[in-house]
Amino acid sequence: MGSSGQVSWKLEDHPKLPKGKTVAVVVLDGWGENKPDEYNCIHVAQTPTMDSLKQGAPEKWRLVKAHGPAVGLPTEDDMGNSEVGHNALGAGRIFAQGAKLVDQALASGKIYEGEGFKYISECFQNATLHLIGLLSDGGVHSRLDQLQLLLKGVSERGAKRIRVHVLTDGRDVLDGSSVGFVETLENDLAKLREKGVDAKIASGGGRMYVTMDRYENDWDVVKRGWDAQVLGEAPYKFTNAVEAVKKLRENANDQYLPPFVIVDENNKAVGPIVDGDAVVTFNFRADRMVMLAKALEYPDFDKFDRVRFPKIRYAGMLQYDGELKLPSKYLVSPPEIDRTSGEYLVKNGIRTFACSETVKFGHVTFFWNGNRSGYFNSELEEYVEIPSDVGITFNVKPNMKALEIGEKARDAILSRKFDQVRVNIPNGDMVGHTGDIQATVVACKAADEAVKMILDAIEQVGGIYVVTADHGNAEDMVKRNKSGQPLKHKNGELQILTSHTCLPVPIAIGGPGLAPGVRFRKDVPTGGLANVAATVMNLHGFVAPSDYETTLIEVADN
Ligand SMILES: O=C(O)[C@H](O)COP(=O)(O)O
Ligand SMILES: [Mn+2]
Ligand SMILES: [Mn+2]
Repeated sequence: MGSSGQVSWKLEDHPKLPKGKTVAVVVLDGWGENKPDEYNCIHVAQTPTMDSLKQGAPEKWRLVKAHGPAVGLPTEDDMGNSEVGHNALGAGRIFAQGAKLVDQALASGKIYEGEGFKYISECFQNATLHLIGLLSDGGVHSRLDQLQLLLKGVSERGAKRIRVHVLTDGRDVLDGSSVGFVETLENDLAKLREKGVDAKIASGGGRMYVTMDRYENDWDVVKRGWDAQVLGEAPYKFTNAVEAVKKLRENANDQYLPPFVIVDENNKAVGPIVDGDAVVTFNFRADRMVMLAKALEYPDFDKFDRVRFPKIRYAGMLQYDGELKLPSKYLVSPPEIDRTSGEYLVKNGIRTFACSETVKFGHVTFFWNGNRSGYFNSELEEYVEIPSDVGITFNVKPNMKALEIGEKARDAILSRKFDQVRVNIPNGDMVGHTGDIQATVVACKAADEAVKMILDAIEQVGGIYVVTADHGNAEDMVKRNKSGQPLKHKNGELQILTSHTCLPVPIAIGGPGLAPGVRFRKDVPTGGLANVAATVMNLHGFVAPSDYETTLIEVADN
């Protein structure tokens, strides 16, 4: 950046690598590297393409870090996720991510000094503060300890009536753990009540069935949440949230609990959202809160009938979409991810195609481009979204749209209209989250076949491929003890791991267009996802900006 703050977008030519090669960038979602055993679905599945890439180690295949501080998360115990993974892949630098920014703002108290907090706190005296979000310690979308600090903070600053609308997890944490999280929250709220704050859980539901849809895949999910949270209406009514979760778990897992409302002794909902109230959505991660944010904020909204659109003061934990400025009020400023590789490359003439199916479409567009929606230059870019199946859990159709994504990418490559063809193949992750081991094996095979289609097309046009992943998931389906042995529940059943992992992910390069002598450097042993952007820029014939994390490749003199 120049001293005037002006960005110089021109990338330097790479001294050794040519321009003009088609580069396929393939992100396998939820595809980490793990020891082979029966719970490693990638190992169990037939994955001849990915296996063959591994043969290229160490010059053309290696592992990179995809969790913890390497992707801007607070600690080494934080597993990676799609948001931070794709942010790092696209931005080429490590930004402190939402989880960390909220931690810092809570620790310093700055969260209570900003405009967003002032805005909502004006309701504290006479109205209710509603907190809506994912209730777990997963650290992917939200964290229980942050909610606890926020509850303490708002009550100390005058909130007199608080209603919490919980979304149960079981996806970033073990299924069944929601009972414990709700118990913990109930204890905290009871303590607040002792101090004279009228604090209660008002509604709930499983995150995948209630509220937390993403990329507008299924508005019914958000509507079910709206009915419970705002209107105070749901098919199930309970007087106690712990009881609600226990009872509803008899027929559904945590991710898919049906919506419920908490009612008083007169069967009246204890916490609908009404005119004058304040609402905070306490997830820091954007993708699964944007739809609700739209419903809460937009006066003209036609995705479902809101029945009632209360005049509220609404703030997000973060601003979820910088481009849409949504929500307009927020408690913590999001990471400012600027000068992404996508923007640089487009500004240097790289014609870019990006594709996935709906459930991951924003990953290779919005997250990749630093949480920015839309094109940098619509004449040079084309983003294609393949509609995902709606209303099913993906273990039912584990092939998902891998084939269709592979076909679209193949056609884009063969058309020679694009310099970069970028895809996300969701199967390992989306099916891995269901905890269905057999289905996840099928999913991994489908993902591998899609990779093959893309590599075959690259072969035909003399291009280059980069195949990597955003974080682990399908390579480990059980919770393990410290020595790696699978853990069992008291009843003897395996503890199934539906979440991501902290394992590294592979990256492979190759293709007929790869210049002779290109190989992975040996001097970047701690390389992570943020090193991929500079690598891809090199393969397009450019040197990355100097503040980018270093490239993973070098060109050996032959
Ligand atoms: O939102 C989800 O589905 C999970 O919490 C995280 O998965 P993702 O980071 O792969 O999207
Ligand atoms: Mn992912
Ligand atoms: Mn995932």
